[in-house]
Amino acid sequence: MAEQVDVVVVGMGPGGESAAAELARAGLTVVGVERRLVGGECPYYGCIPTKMMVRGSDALAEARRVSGLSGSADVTPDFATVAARIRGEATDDWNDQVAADRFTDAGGRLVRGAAAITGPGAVRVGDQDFTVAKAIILNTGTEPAVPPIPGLADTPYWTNRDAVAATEAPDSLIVLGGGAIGLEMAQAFSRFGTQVTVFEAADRLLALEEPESGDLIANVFRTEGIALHTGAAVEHVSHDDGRFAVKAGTVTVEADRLLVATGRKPNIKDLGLETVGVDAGGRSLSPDDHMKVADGVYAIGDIAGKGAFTHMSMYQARIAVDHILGNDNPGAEYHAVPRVTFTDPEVGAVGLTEQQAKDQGIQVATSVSEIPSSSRGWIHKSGNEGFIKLVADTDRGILVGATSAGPTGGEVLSMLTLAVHEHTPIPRLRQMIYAYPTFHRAVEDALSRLP
Ligand SMILES: Cc1cc2nc3c(=O)[nH]c(=O)nc-3n(C[C@H](O)[C@H](O)[C@H](O)COP(=O)(O)OP(=O)(O)OC[C@H]3O[C@@H](n4cnc5c(N)ncnc54)[C@H](O)[C@@H]3O)c2cc1C
Ligand SMILES: NC(=O)c1ccc[n+]([C@@H]2O[C@H](COP(=O)([O-])OP(=O)(O)OC[C@H]3O[C@@H](n4cnc5c(N)ncnc54)[C@H](O)[C@@H]3O)[C@@H](O)[C@H]2O)c1
Repeated sequence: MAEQVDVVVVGMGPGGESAAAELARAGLTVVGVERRLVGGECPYYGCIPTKMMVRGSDALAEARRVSGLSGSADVTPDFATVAARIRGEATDDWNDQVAADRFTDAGGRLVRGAAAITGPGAVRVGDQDFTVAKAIILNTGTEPAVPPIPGLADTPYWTNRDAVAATEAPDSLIVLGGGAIGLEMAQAFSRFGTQVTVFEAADRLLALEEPESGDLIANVFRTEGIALHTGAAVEHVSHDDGRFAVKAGTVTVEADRLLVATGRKPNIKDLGLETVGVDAGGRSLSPDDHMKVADGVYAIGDIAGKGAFTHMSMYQARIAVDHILGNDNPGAEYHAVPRVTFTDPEVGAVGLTEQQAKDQGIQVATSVSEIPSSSRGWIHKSGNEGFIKLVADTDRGILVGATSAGPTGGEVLSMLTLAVHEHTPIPRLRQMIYAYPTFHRAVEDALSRLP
């Protein structure tokens, strides 16, 4: 006998958890279904534990910069401190009881297991059936995508989920993939003493961002002793006597550990989407402006294909909730999507890259201001690498994209996100007062170089 409820949320990632709790607080009967951990990838395997690794490794790098700025410091890295924080503070040893209680305290009911839609307004979890009166929200996220490289599947490689559970930094590590996951982890482990080699298939790192961003990180990484192979087609992986060997062309590199960080695959195949007329054959789903993919079915987060970020998942959750509750909401806008890669220097970006703007037929002008030659960058000295790049639409006189790379690059990004989001006229941005000597004054310099 099917149980009647108002809402079923399938997958309790950051957006699903927040939508489910908000709808329950609004008085609806809400069932949240989770097959792993309430909260999803971000708190247990993604953003939070990896940023704890980054925070620890950045502290080491700053301490090493004391020489030349303020004396000398002896630095003894110990990954055990980070591992203990990840276990004790971030993940409760990968136990989600706190998050589960938070949801049930909000008035929701948690069901553990894998859910699938069985028809319009119908969801099954194991042998439990639900009839759903108002909405099914899908927030099922992604799994690590493992490329079909010969030999790889037979080896004990790491994904992000294994890497965040490491209790010590390995002596050596090969990273497949020079995107956000690969680069954040490569630098973090390297600063704890691991000899790191990165293989990236594209011809540059951070291939989705401005070429200047990839070049910047490549230069910093090489200076820090991280070996990089870009444009690398990895042909074979093996694991013998506790050592990995990765072969790409004439290069073979050996290491104790191998991290696969080559992208993600969305969890949309086994959701029964065909029973509500939704095609699950693509890379992601295509929700409308209010996150609907079918009558009474919403899709939010990574599976919505607009950026695999926690802030996107939360943003889309709010839109879906408003639509379900009948609240005013103009719907999703994606012209000012911010993202930050938490390497040191941080690479923040918003909106379009120069190439993306040109591909859209926009009349583009760009300008770049280097952080080391700004007053603050010069004062900062070691660790000051970075730049501001602005992408302007000269017909409309506004910024359509920007990159803020440097110390606190992700924080400096906030004013550029506002400018792109609000379509602020460039002359108006030039009239602003920029505090001296801040990193964000480089934005003023970059604006002055735009035609
Ligand atoms: C290493 C790493 C670092 C990251 N760092 C950042 C960062 O710094 N900043 C940032 O913004 N983003 C970061 N991300 C991305 C971020 O983690 C995701 O975008 C975020 O978790 C949002 O994903 P989501 O809401 O789509 O769902 P997810 O977090 O992926 O959660 C989906 C949930 O659905 C569950 N599920 C799947 N199928 C079913 C089913 N059939 N039934 C029941 N449950 C199901 C899964 O078990 C999972 O718990 C990082 C990701 C990784 C891997
Ligand atoms: N700071 C953040 O916001 C943050 C941090 C980590 C992850 N994330 C999210 O998680 C998602 C996944 O991250 P990711 O780094 O795994 O994916 P990604 O798509 O950003 O990067 C994967 C990289 O692997 C490369 N690659 C693919 N196959 C390869 C192969 N066989 N050999 C070598 N290189 C190969 C790709 O060219 C690409 O550059 C990102 O899209 C991002 O949205 C965000």
